[in-house]
Amino acid sequence: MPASYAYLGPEGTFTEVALRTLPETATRELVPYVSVQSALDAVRAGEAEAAFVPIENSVEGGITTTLDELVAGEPLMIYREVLLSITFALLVRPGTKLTDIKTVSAHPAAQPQVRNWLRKHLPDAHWESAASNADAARLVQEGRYDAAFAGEFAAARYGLQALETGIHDAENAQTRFVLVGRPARPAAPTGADKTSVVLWQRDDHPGALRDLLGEFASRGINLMLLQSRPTGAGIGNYCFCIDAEGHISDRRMAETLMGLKRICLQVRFLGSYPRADITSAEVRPTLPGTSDEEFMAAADWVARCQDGRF
Ligand SMILES: O=C(O)C(=O)Cc1ccccc1
Repeated sequence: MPASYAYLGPEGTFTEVALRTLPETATRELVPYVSVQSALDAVRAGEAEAAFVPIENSVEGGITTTLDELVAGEPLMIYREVLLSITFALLVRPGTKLTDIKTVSAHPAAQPQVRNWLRKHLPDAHWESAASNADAARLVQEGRYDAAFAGEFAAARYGLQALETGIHDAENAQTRFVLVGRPARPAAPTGADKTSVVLWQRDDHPGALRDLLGEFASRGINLMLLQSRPTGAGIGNYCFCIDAEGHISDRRMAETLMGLKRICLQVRFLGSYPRADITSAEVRPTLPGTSDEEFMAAADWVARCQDGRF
């Protein structure tokens, strides 16, 4: 298998910075791709071992391009996640003043994170979306746009100057990135794990979403992300991307997935992987009666009842 990781490029993205925090990147070639789609396609085509892409930010929620890629097409699985605190720098060609700026560019996910700053400092600037924040910096270098919102670290790479740094509308804004590969056995549980799934309802009825969520709730499983995405089959047709606390090897998670498999039209397992936000020491106690031991004791009791050995 090729020892390369594809990532949302070009060089100088937040994605690259987040990726380099993973120790295994020391022994991998890191290859920039122009889009999330092309990075994931490289994995599907076997050109790259895994791809590293943004999936969620604390200001706007899910990054829909990434979610939609994981929802559809050949199945992929998430193996790792990384959280990165984000503040932006306004990068310009040397000599540009704030009053010279007519066009600003960045990745669409950056816009909600800098909107108030823009309203205050550059209310008349025209927004141009770029494939990534580093790509916006590259386009400023080429003279296509006047300024880019990107990481301050991208300035040197693209011969730009940071006119302003530390730009962030929301305090503590974080972006979550995931390492995605072809389906294989999930990493062993660490005690602080997360499981991602996509659910398609079997039919439309009152309480259909409550029924899906009830499978998690009744087994004491907390949810961390719930994002609906259109299936493309018409208005009102959605699937649900869900992140839940726990690992598929936990009995309560396995039982939840079995329950969902029985009642959903389709369930896509997107992986169980270590959480980046906490360690096992910080995991909260779950609902009484939902430990592995209690599930096993209950299954054992039913088996004995079936045998008349209770
Ligand atoms: O990695 C980048 O630089 C991106 O373009 C994706 C992104 C967009 C907004 C915040 C963090 C990452």
